[in-house]
Amino acid sequence: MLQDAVSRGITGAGLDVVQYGLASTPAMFNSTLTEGDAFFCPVDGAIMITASHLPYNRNGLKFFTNAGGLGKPDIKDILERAADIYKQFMVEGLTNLEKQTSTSIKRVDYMSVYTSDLVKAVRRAAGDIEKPLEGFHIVVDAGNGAGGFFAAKVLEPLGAKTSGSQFLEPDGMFPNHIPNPEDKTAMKAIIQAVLDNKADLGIIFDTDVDRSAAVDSTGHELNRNRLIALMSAIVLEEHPGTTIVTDSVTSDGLTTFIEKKLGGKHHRFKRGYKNVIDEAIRLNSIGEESHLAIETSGHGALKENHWLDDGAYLMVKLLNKLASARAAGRGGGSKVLTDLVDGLEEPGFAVELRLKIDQNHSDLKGGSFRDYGEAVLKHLENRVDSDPKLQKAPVNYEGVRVSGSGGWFLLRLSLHDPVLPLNIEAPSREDAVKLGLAVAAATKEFPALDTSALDKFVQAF
Ligand SMILES: O=P(O)(O)OC[C@H]1O[C@H](O)[C@H](O)[C@@H](O)[C@@H]1O
Repeated sequence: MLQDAVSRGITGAGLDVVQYGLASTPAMFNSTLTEGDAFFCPVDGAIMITASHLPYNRNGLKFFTNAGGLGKPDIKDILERAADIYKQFMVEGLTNLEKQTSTSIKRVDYMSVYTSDLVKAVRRAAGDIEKPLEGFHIVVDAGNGAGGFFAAKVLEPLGAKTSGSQFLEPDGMFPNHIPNPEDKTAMKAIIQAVLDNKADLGIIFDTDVDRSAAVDSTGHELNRNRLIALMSAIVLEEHPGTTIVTDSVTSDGLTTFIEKKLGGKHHRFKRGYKNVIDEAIRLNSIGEESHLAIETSGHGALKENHWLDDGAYLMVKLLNKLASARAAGRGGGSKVLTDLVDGLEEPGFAVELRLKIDQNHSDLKGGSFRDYGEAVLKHLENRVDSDPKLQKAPVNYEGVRVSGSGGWFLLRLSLHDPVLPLNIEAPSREDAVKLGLAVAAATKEFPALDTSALDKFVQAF
């Protein structure tokens, strides 16, 4: 229904529409870059209709041109124009639109074009071997999102066995688990599938395949900081010394790993995949070489892949590693990947608590939740400055990041919601509670902030 409505709107404006049917978000962006008259590429723009990992009633549109995804100012402009059009909308106008629609819509199986490019990339990396993954058993969990294609259209042509792959059929109600590589239930499901099938590797995607994570043959998760460490190791082998841009909630252990073990530079920036990608592009433009922008959420983009935010391409980089190790006679299995993250320090305890701002509370005094959140952060910062046991991070791009008790915390404003997410990592729960208490002391003076999750966390100790 949404696809038809969008198509009707575009053809009504006098433009041609090519419908791809079920597709992934990165494939949509890719179609603005692919060359091929037979499938009308490159297209001038692409629109993905998806709710991502959110419930089906929160569907939205993601817009792409060959310069990447549209940002906030462009989206605002589109919405304002749409509102104006809506004001002047008349039912008679629809009749003309219907006529144009039937003549200017074409259907193309673009996912076959996109997936054959992924297959070619792995073959090339393995030295032009037709089936470089022969003998590997890899299970895919698409969580009933759009990523099911990866088993039959990428892994199988490369020779891998994919039996035991699960939830490949799209179903927007997500009957099995939320397709989200940060979600504990989702990760549990793919770990179980790897162990049950004695597979070499597990791959999990989010709904629209712009995020991903993996699981090694022992059931060890390769997501969040570990996925960043793994991708950094691969990229730094190819580009020694390069800068890795990540989001703000990455661990201190990751910085040590990238800088001391891999010889790269870790640029911890802001949360939000568009923020990290744009920052990497900016660094390159001022002469600081960066080849990877990646978030703990599993969003990742490489310079070699047009800064395209593509979960499937991240997994292709892992497959390249497996295939080339096999071609070089260095055994099979996922050990080659696990070895790459060897030495990454993991925190003994990690937690994320999300503190909600009540937008209707009188303490906001008619102001915005953003202003209120900023006031909480300023107050916390002042308290930290006067506490000798806490040290503010010398370089920090969002919120308040503080070291203490052998760990760290970050309190920041959510990108979209009236929420202050609090991340704490420490050697033990006891140390994490000490950090939590410092935040609790500063936030108790803000009645519009719901600190119950934090109170529960510090009291339960
Ligand atoms: O700021 P938060 O509420 O934690 O949300 C942050 C997240 O928002 C979206 O899901 C973006 O796609 C992610 O790139 C980002 O990390």
